Amino acid sequence: MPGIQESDRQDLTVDVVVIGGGAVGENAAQYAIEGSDLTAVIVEGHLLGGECSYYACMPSKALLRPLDVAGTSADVDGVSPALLDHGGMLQRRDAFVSHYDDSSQVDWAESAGIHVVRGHARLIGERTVRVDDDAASRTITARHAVILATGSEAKVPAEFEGAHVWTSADATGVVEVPERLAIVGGGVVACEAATWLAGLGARVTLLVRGSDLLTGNEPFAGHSVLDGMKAHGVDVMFDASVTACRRDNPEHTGLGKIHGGTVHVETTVGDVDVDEVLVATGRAPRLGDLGVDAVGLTPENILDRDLPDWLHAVGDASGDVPLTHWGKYRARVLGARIRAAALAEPEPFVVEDPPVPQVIFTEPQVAQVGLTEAAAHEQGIDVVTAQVAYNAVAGSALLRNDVPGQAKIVVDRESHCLVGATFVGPEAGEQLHAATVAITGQIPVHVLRHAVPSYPTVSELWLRLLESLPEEMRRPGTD
Ligand SMILES: Cc1cc2nc3c(=O)[nH]c(=O)nc-3n(C[C@H](O)[C@H](O)[C@H](O)COP(=O)(O)OP(=O)(O)OC[C@H]3O[C@@H](n4cnc5c(N)ncnc54)[C@H](O)[C@@H]3O)c2cc1C
Ligand SMILES: NC(=O)c1ccc[n+]([C@@H]2O[C@H](COP(=O)([O-])OP(=O)(O)OC[C@H]3O[C@@H](n4cnc5c(N)ncnc54)[C@H](O)[C@@H]3O)[C@@H](O)[C@H]2O)c1
Repeated sequence: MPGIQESDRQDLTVDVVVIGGGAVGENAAQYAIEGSDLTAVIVEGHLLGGECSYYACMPSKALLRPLDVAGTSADVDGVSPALLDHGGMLQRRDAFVSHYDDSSQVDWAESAGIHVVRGHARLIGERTVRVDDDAASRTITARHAVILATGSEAKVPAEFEGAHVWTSADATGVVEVPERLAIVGGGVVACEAATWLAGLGARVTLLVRGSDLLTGNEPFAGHSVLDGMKAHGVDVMFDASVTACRRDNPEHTGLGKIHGGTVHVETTVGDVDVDEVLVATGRAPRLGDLGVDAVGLTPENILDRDLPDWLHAVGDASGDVPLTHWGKYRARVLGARIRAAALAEPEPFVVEDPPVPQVIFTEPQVAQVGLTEAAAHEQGIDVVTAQVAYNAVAGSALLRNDVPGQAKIVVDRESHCLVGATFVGPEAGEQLHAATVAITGQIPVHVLRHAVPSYPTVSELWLRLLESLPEEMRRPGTD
């Protein structure tokens, strides 16, 4: 590695130390040193690439894509429905997680000039980290910055203690498909996992403590996804808070295997007996056993960004929106800032408050960026909205026989700029970036009317949406 000559176990001094080698830590290290003589170390306790590569985004999307293709083939005239191959789906997943081998990621890091150190890292003093692995300890000192990029972990409510229930890692790493599966939660993990596990043949019951799925999105998103789940035989129980959970012979059988005997789940609206329970009740920043007390801090200081100038947190660990692309964006910005400061260069350009996009890979897909109408109201922004059926244009009608879903834009009445957009429908994820660009670039809707979508593509939904706005929005607004 440029700038570092060492034997494997020596203490080190480098410019930047990143604790946690998920996608976010990798980006932070890369941007902190690129094109310079600065040096960086990533300390990783498990697999370089983190949750996203092995236990979250990649395996889940690898499992979901065959279902999407099969569903489309069954709903387009002129094509015989494709047959799902459950074993092939698991093999596809195994290929996408590189069989839980991170050597290609290590090769990438080394090629980017980042040194990878294996082991568990803890802060032991200002700018100083101790790394312990099975064999030894070493100390790494940072001249400029230490970055905490330790990710997050699944929250498991107390009712499930001792029952060895599944978390999302088991669901993405599924080896034994439970015949009867209960999923607790109505959020993103619950809805995506219900889709692929039902697709793999599990009889899925979703236990949702509220009365909607995917709250926080436009309400039509949850409604469409509920219809999709029902069509795939998923049983959804609303207002179902779990009050107790007992399991016959709980066992640690391994990732993705059934963890013991029958599970008896009691809820406020009835009880269910199942072969496995997946708890999908959110995630929490992984800030334990990180030595933050050694530098006079608490986990709350990290979440409040109340940190000394040499210490930074980014990605899921920081309490920011827990999405890979968002964490990576923040990491690029942070890395570039650290690099500029270390080289005494001007601060890099940043955009104030860019919008957060998210695609939920359910059937149909949910793609949302910026504010929903409700969130805009909560922030006191006066908005007008336009909403059209997803099948309102030739391009979407061509996708499938039956095209569910809606598209909606949320526009600031004063500036005439978009503040949010939601697309729910087949391949909706690919519609989102145009909205992200429009919001980030603050392009007023009267200008957007001159961005011409091609015929016959789903993008023509933009024409219908912009035509549905009030007449006065065809001219410049006030700023
Ligand atoms: C089932 C599921 C599906 C998801 N799908 C998507 C998706 O489609 N799109 C999307 O944008 N987001 C998705 N997410 C969210 C996404 O996985 C996270 O936002 C992302 O992984 C966060 O990246 P990170 O680098 O901050 O943390 P992580 O990926 O968790 O990486 C942190 C790394 O730090 C290491 N580490 C922790 N503590 C230490 C220590 N003390 N010493 C050394 N190493 C340490 C860990 O081993 C880990 O490798 C999904 C999440 C789940 C649960
Ligand atoms: N495609 C994607 O972008 C994608 C996919 C998966 C996960 N993620 C991210 O990972 C994070 C974690 O996902 P998640 O679905 O676990 O969290 P979430 O916050 O999206 O949903 C949690 C769900 O669990 C429910 N819940 C919380 N506590 C509960 C309790 N004690 N009992 C019963 N229900 C309870 C909530 O009401 C909610 O329905 C999310 O922020 C998500 O954005 C993203």
